[in-house]
Amino acid sequence: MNESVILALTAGEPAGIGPELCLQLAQEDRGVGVVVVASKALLQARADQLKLDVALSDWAPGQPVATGKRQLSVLHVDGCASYHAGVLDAQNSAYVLDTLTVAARGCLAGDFDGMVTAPVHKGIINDAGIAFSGHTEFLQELCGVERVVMMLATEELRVALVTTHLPLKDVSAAITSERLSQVSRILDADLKTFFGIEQPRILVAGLNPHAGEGGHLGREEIEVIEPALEKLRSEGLSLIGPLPADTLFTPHWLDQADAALAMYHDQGLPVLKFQGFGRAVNITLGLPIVRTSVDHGTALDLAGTGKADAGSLHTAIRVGASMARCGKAAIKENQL
Ligand SMILES: NC(=O)c1ccc[n+]([C@@H]2O[C@H](COP(=O)([O-])OP(=O)(O)OC[C@H]3O[C@@H](n4cnc5c(N)ncnc54)[C@H](O)[C@@H]3O)[C@@H](O)[C@H]2O)c1
Ligand SMILES: N[C@H](C(=O)O)[C@H](O)COP(=O)(O)O
Repeated sequence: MNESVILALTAGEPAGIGPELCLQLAQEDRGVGVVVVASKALLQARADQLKLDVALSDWAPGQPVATGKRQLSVLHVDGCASYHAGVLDAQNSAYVLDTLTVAARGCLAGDFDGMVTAPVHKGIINDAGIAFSGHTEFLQELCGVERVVMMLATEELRVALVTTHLPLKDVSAAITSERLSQVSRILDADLKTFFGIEQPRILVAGLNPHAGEGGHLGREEIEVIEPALEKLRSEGLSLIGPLPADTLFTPHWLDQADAALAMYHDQGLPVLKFQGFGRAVNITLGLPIVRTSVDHGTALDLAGTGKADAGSLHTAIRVGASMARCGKAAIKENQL
């Protein structure tokens, strides 16, 4: 499993901490080939601001990747209009999305074994008139797949979501039998392929307080969730629930499970981030490519200070590389 991998690393929002986290990587030896997909001028400007000594070298598919200290391979993307740390500029939005497109297409073409993303700012991209919910939905569309799953993970806990970046008022209608089935199957399959779990045991949260309290506090559990889980169990999936979300995240349940499936973003992610913010990874399951990300946002308050913690980026690279190796191994196995 020591096959070498090359990961594309998008530097994210130019005003945020993404560019300097990429530069921080270059301060140490790396066991994984990382190509930063970004404006070279932006990286140089942030390196100058932080007085970081990094040699940025242009990279093209097929060339070796720099892995030594104070060296960074860069796949340059044009169009970054301004480089001010902490100051958002809507004119940079198209460039930010271009970096994602270049990295994802590079993965699809086989130039990269996976992509890792530094944070983007969803608000400024929308301010530029471009509808954008997040990397997850953007990559789903780019790769042309019907459903993907957002999962955040630490060493101790994995939390996947049935719905992602959706206003709370729209969540109930989005919890359909079809979506639950697609999400559960993707989660089950990718836990097997990328994490080596033979029979994943998945805790499923209810939507309502106390999982609906027998229908007295909401009927989604009785009408949608339970029947969908029953059908999935008959297919062989190991699903426990729907469980009251307030007590699902306790050792009693977690000790006997491989992942928790929450119905919506802020039902699951606050628990995960309380438990491991700064060392967790955000993974998009169900894509034809490997994609991992940091667990934090653009942290405009820290950008340009050099104080941003690179712990989550290290996790995202480590997990991305491991997933890429597992994906390659699975392909080989299926070809035999
Ligand atoms: N992967 C992504 O692209 C991603 C993830 C989360 C949020 N976001 C976006 O980021 C923007 C800002 O979001 P937010 O303010 O809610 O969250 P945030 O994570 O940017 O900031 C929350 C707090 O955590 C701190 N923080 C974040 N990263 C840190 C790091 N590496 N080291 C030390 N401290 C850190 C910040 O200083 C801030 O106090 C939003 O547009 C949001 O949508 C993007
Ligand atoms: N939901 C993510 C989080 O809270 O960390 C974050 O918004 C990033 O999502 P994308 O990977 O879809 O950009």
